[in-house]
Formats: sequence, structure tokens, C-alpha cells
Amino acid sequence: MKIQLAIDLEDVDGAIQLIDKTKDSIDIFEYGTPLVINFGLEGLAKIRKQFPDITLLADLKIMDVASYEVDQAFKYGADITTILGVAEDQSIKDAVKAAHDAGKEILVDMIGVTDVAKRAREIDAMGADYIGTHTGYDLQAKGETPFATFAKIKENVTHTKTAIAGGIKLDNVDEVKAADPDLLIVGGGIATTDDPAKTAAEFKAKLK
Ligand SMILES: O=C(CO)[C@H](O)[C@H](O)COP(=O)(O)O
Repeated sequence: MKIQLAIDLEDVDGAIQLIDKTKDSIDIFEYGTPLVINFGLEGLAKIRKQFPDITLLADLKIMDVASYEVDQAFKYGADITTILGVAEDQSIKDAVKAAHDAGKEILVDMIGVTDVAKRAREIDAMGADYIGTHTGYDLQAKGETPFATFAKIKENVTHTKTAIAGGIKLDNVDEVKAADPDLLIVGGGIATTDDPAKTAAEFKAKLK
């Protein structure tokens, strides 16, 4: 299982410092949506320049004009970008094609999807690289977790790699291991701890 650190900070220099501290334990770094909102893809390019060899995901949560936005993410240094599972089929197919033409990857974020099993089967057939459960902050605040939805995804995909996100902390690692995703995405569970380097290393050790 790979681990992705979601960097949902509000400044690029803070993101650079966080990457520097945690890079020995993390497989994929996510340029989170707050960074996209505040600094656009210029911030992503700054991170790429600083770290030419890391795997970078741009969390664009694309909804439309998919080929263009996917191409922009890769032009500015991403290896993977995200599109929403609630987007039109055509947009998801366009995103997958644009990514694969560029030798890159697409993660479909299932936030807000109501019929998860059906949509997971459809997305599996569209050739996305990853399909991810995502309990957003607004539902985390109501006590929701991603595990039940993740199980539905896992049951309904045949070849797409699976990802889980939404409020995962070190305390949840046993449940994550039982769920068995290909990719674990952690944001606050690493970034907001007193010692992110130590927490990231603990995640890595526990996931072995
Ligand atoms: O995409 C996101 C918010 O929209 C976050 O990156 C994702 O939820 C992971 O962060 P956390 O572990 O803090 O929930």
C-alpha cells in the first residue's frame, strides 16, 4: 500500500518545508485544493522545481473542460491529477485519455457520489488509474468515516487501483489495513501533528 500526504496548507513555502521533513516516508505528495485555490498551478511548479524527483498529485477536483485542465496540471509538474466521480462520463473519459497520452495518471474522487457501487463499476470501465473514496471535511465534522463507502468501491472494481481518504489518523491504521486500499491518503493526520516527520514514519512502519 502506498501513502499519499495531502498538503492542504495555505502557503507554498509551508508545503515545501513539510515535503522536506516527510519525504523519506511518503510515496505521493498531494498539492491540495486550498493551495490550488490560493496559488494556482504556479505554486505546484514551484514545488516541482524544488523537488524534481517526487511524485506529485494536483488535487484539481476537475468537473468540466477535462482535457484542458488535466493537460495544465501536467504542464505545471503534476504526475497525477483528480477528477470528480460526479462529472459527466465524457469528462472522465477525456481526462483518462489526456492523462494516458501524457504518460500520467488520473484519480477519480468519489466525493458526493450517491450510488457508489454503480458509479464505481462505470469508472472501472472508463480506465481510470485510481478510484478514491473521500469523506470530505464537512461530513467528517458530522462524524462520518470513509470505510463503508470504500468497501462498496472495493467490491465493484476489477482493475482500477483503490484509494481511501478522509480523516485518517494513526489510530485508524488497523482498519485501513483491513480495508486494503492500494493508496492511503492522509492530510491532517500527519500535517497537523506536532512532529509530521515522526508521524509519517510511524504510518510507514505500521503499514508494512
Ligand atoms: O481532499 C481533501 C479535502 O477536500 C483532503 O486532502 C483529504 O480529505 C485528505 O485530508 P484529511 O486526511 O485531512 O481528511
